[in-house]
Amino acid sequence: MTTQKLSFIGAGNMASAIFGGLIDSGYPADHITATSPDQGQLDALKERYAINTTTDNAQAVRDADVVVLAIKPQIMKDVCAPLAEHLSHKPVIVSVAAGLKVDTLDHWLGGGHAIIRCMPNTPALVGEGASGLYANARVGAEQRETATRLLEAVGIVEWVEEESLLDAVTAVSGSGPAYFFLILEALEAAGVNRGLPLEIARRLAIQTAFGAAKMARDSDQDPAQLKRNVMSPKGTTEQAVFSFENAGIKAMFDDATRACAERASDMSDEFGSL
Ligand SMILES: NC(=O)C1=CN([C@@H]2O[C@H](COP(=O)(O)OP(=O)(O)OC[C@H]3O[C@@H](n4cnc5c(N)ncnc54)[C@H](OP(=O)(O)O)[C@@H]3O)[C@@H](O)[C@H]2O)C=CC1
Ligand SMILES: O=C(O)[C@@H]1CCC=N1
Repeated sequence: MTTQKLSFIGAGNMASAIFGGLIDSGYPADHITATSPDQGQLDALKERYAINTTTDNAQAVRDADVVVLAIKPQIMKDVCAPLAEHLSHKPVIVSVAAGLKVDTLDHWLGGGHAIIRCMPNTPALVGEGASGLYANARVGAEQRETATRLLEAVGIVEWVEEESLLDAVTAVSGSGPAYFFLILEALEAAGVNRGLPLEIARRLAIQTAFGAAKMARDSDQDPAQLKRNVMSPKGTTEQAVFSFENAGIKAMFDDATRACAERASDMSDEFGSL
């Protein structure tokens, strides 16, 4: 495992999911720095993870090997511009921001940087993340390997060779945890409507999702076949599955992921002006 110095600019949901997962996987906390304007938030993170913290972004990047930009896309430009003069040692830049393109980030940071765009997801916090990565031409094989190893410490990594595909990654896995939480929310409510106490419905729904995901990940059979294996002819499951299919569930996922990917692309225009 690499022990490079990592600095996270922004210490919110996504940053803490990644550094929390890294620390759980054995990464030395004293090699991790996180920044935020909120001293109270930093104190809590220092207490919980024993990482280095500062409200000074410039200080955090000055001797970092890898700088992870984990702030909202709408403030990225304002946060990047003052960092440019502190990046002459050319750390690898990893941006987790939805929508913002590598060329835009490079321009804001003064130019000439090795930049990796990463679309992670919050299950990184429990070591079960899924990240899509794209690198600009300045990123060398060793730097790719570093990014792969860092993100593999908190889940799976898939590289894409076209930047536009990161919008599709966002639509499937970046935003994806919210779809599955929505399904859990709906299934537990349906369980309550069928007469189960909430806590029992919740535990059954969560364990069923977990078991199904584990089966799908570990099985040689594709999800369609695993679904058919549960659907006994003239049994109970087909009633539910036919009901979902008649309601257009596949078209709903198609529409939802299109809207999500389009929003990622629009964000590049909305927040990515040079
Ligand atoms: N949440 C998710 O599931 C995913 C998010 N992402 C991307 O991750 C990025 C961060 O999102 P998320 O973690 O959800 O957002 P959060 O709001 O949770 O985190 C952003 C953090 O940045 C801090 N911040 C604000 N201004 C500055 C500054 N000038 N310097 C340093 N830190 C600052 C915020 O502090 P304060 O709250 O005090 O303003 C906040 O803690 C976004 O670009 C998003 O697109 C990518 C994949 C998944
Ligand atoms: O909703 C968002 O914009 C971010 C990016 C992917 C997940 N959360």
